Amino acid sequence: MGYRSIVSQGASVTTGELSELSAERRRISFLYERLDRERAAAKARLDVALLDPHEQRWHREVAVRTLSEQVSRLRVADEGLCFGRIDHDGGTCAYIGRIGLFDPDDDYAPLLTDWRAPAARPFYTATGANPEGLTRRRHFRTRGRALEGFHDDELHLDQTALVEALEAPRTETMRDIVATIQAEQDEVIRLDHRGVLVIEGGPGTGKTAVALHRVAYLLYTQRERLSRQGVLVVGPNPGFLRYIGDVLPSLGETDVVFATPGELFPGVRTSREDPPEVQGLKGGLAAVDVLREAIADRQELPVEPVPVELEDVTVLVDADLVAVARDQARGSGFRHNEARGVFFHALVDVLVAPALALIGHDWPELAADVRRELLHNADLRALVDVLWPVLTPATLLADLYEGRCLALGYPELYREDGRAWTVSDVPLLDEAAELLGTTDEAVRAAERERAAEVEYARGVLEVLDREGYDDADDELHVTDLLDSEWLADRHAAADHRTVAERATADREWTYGHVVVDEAQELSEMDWRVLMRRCPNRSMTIVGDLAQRQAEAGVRSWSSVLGRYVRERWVYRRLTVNYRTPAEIMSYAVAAALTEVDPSAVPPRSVRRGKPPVEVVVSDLSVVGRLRGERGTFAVISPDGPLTPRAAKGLEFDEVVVVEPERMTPAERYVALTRATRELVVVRRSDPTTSRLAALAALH
Ligand SMILES: Nc1ncnc2c1ncn2[C@@H]1O[C@H](COP(=O)(O)OP(=O)(O)OP(=O)(O)O)[C@@H](O)[C@H]1O
Repeated sequence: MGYRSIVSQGASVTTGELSELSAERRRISFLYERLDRERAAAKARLDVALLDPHEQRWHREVAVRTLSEQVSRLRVADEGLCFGRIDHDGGTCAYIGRIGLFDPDDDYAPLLTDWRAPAARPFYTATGANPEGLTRRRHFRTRGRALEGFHDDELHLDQTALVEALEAPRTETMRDIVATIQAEQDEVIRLDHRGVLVIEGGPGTGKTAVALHRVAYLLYTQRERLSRQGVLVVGPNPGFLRYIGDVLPSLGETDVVFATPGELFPGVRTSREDPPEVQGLKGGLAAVDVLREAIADRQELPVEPVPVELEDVTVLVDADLVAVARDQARGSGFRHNEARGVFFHALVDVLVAPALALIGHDWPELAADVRRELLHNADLRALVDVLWPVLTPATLLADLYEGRCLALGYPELYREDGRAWTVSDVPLLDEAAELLGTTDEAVRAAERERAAEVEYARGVLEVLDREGYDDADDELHVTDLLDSEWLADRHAAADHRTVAERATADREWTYGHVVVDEAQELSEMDWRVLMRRCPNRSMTIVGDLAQRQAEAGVRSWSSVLGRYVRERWVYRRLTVNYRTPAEIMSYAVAAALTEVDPSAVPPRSVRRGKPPVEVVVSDLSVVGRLRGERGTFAVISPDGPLTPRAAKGLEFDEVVVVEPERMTPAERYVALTRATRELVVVRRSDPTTSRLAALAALH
């Protein structure tokens, strides 16, 4: 036996072992006492900061934010605070936990080592062959705050703790795996790579878990930068985001934005899908050209000359004159909304000569008067609104879908309600925002806000300057250290909203790190949005090409990523399936994976279980009466309520898959690999064959 296990109810536990268990219990209670003490202190500081009437507003907000984060970080460690211990060959030992705790009375010596700290790494990676300076690794089994037992694996990479974790029934939400991260997962979680990392692996290999733990790890090692810029986690659907939403807070992290691809454009939140062929059209890069065409089509020429009345004459604005102004505006290099001013002035310029010709004089002062008159002419302004309108992404797209698409030769895009946004519209709205540029109105509003912030920050500087700083020449002056622009940014960062809230509301927000789960489903247009949100290309991309269901999704990582980072991306593969028992996995391989990709190598299942059961029924309504027996339960069927698409990334203890033959091979592969314990496959009996069978039985 490679390990020694001590449980409190164990029949053959020696007194020595029992005293070891009580010693560990004392240690763990002591750690909880420390946790409570730290939390009470942070809470008291928070109360003071909240109530302090003398503190400057911005300063108070910063303090409140920091302390609230501290309190919630300490709250999440309430369960399973400490889950392991490692003993070093020098005779010292370290306790490993969800967060780090330090002893202020002993020069801040570590009492509990955060699982992400370098010192904790051997807990996950040491083996008998490469003990990394360890003599022992101990795993604690706790319930709430109570230590129930422990076992030592003496570095034989024993799987007891893992198997216990995997055998436990699933709940509605995903749990963290910090106590049982496996070596191949640990390598990916801590990988020191600043750019794009692609993690691929079959169903249940822990891709999602690993990606989220990597976020927690990066937030730990690059806290300053990432908590300022935030982290974006993109998941396939709202159900999936609910499922994983608790994992990061339980790792002690905040400032993370969770979003589906249908939520990446501020103000739009949709999960409606287009038919596959429309998804294909909207998802491909050619959609950028369609948008360009749609914008160019809004830069119109008048069909008939339009009269514009001046004081003395009426000029006719005809297509030739407008074409000259339009060429100038298009050639200016500005985007549509920004080039509107160029168009207007160019149009005024081209109208001056015909107006003077009508008047019959071309004196320079008269030309200046005519130009001024044209600039202020309401008819001309109204005409410009038609010929070169201010466009928002929504107005551009709605107009395109509601009819213009027919004239442009894209009838597939037509729909009655142009604003009934679908998931595939979101990257188009974002692209349109890029192509249209900011409207003058929006720029003016942003400038006003900015001016107000700078003004406020200036006030703060004056107060600081008056209050605590000496004006002596050799002293650093507060305004040498801070400037009002910087403070304005700082103030903006300390407004009442969290980073997550501000990032969600701001289309141009750029994140410090972006995680994309089920990344194989994203279209070329989706990738453009994500790359805009992450100009530093610090990304963790998680997916499995064999599970791709979306027509416009990824067919090869290099073809998608090469465009943005050329060859500079790193690929890691996870090979062990922690969800699906071997029997279910081999069924799914035979029934689906071989059809998706005959050369694919399926992951190796850690556990064994029951083989799937196949049932043939003549009436599918029986399925509605099925209930689970233990843990979570789901019925996955092509018609829902849980479709293979919505089941992506989820798992359940017991799963019924209905009519897999009506699913595409990839949908079937996803559906058949969701179960952790039991899988029932329900097929509808073919009426002809069942009649034949009945006839055969009669004879
Ligand atoms: N080291 C581990 N310890 C305990 N549980 C683990 C470990 N690794 C993965 N798991 C569990 O295995 C299950 C599958 O993990 P996860 O959902 O991350 O897999 P996945 O690769 O994203 O799957 P899919 O491709 O099917 O969406 C989860 O219940 C997860 O908690």
